[in-house]
Amino acid sequence: MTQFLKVKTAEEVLSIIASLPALSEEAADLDLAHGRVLSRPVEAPEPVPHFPRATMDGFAVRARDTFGASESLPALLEVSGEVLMGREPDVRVESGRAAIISTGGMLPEGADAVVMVEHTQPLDERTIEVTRPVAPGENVLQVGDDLPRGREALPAGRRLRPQDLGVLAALGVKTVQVVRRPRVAVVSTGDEIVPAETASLPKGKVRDINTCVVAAQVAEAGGEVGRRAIIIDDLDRLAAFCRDALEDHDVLLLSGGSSVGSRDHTLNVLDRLPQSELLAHGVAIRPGKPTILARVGSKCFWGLPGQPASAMIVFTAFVRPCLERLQGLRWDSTIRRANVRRAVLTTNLPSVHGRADYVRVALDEKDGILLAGPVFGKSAMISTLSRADGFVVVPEHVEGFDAGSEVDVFLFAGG
Ligand SMILES: Nc1nc2c(c(=O)[nH]1)N[C@H]1C(S)=C(S)[C@@H](COP(=O)(O)OP(=O)(O)OC[C@H]3O[C@@H](n4cnc5c(N)ncnc54)[C@H](O)[C@@H]3O)O[C@H]1N2
Ligand code: MOO
Repeated sequence: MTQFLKVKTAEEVLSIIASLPALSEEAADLDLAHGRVLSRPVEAPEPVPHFPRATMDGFAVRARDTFGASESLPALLEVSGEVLMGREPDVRVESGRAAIISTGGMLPEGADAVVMVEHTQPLDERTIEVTRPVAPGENVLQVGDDLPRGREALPAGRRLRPQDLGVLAALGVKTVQVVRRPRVAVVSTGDEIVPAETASLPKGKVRDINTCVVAAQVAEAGGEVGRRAIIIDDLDRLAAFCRDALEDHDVLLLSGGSSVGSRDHTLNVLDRLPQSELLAHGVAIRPGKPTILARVGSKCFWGLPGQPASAMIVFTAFVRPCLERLQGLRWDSTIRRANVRRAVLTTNLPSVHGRADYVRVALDEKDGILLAGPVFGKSAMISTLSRADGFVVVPEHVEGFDAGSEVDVFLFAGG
């Protein structure tokens, strides 16, 4: 009888993933760079701002002219001009003078601070009273305060968020070098699997859940879904499809057939693929034990368990990190912890030694406390996932968590 051959712990699988090299780089225009991962750092080619800018509406002044000013003893300044937005000022602020300036306007020569308009009042057409002092530099952004020239503005391995695009825009960087998106083929196998759009379902058949779930997860993880297919339990057809798909995809995700039954062909498919190397057959987690990881040349091959809940959890726990790694995403603990929430368990979570339990949980808030309640149900039940917000991991050598204890909840993306 076939046995699981190379059962690994979750940590061992993650360390294999961590050693995968990133894909090659390509150029991306700013407009299309959202969500892409930088392959090299971006240094500021010029300072931001590149001129001293007012951060308040008011008057550009010499700070020392306002020292000691108060409501009862205001400083009197002569208004000698106005700074026009988008222009280099044609006025210079001498001692005892002020220039009208708007937020974002360029500080004129001679001035070193801006008094907010609320802290002034007009005395006559040309004179203002300043009722509060300002310190040098107050209400002004100096050259390079935001980003000095030459500073690393964005690190390699950063997935570009809207605010990162803003940094690139401010710097006038039109094109960035990013890591190519992994192209992923998604295949479901099984004689019982029929397309999701099948209207009238014959007994014994089930609609294909995994292809659409996994494809959506690939897109969420920054991958590009290429070919999708349902293939019957036929070794020749499966092997032919996989060989073909691996030619022009970086990753192949094959769900179903990864266990040890007579119709579970995934291992045999691998045998038929040139340059394949089995890295894991079986992971000590539940659900998800029948997971296969292999390299085929420079490509990654994942055999996911057929049960929909298992496939999705294995994707979240391993395939997503794999796609992130291929995109060169920095594996920094702050990024990895961004999808984690601390919550209090509502029920005991028993577990057994020797495997990690990935328990689906739903979050709820009561009296300001975030609660995690397990969503029980077999891994064949897709509704358990849709009711869950994420999962709690009970590690291999822990015998469960008690109700009331605080746990990490790993959120499913897109929640
Ligand atoms: N003797 C043993 N039997 C099983 C074991 C084991 O260790 N020893 N493991 C069980 C576990 S756990 C799982 S999970 C399944 C995984 O098996 P496979 O990866 O080989 O998947 P299949 O047998 O092809 O399918 C399992 C189940 O999932 C349904 N399925 C498959 N693909 C889809 C799809 N695209 N959409 C919807 N549903 C799908 C399929 O109909 C089966 O019901 O093995 C256990 N058995
Ligand atoms: O991996 Mo099975 O996924 O425990 O249901």
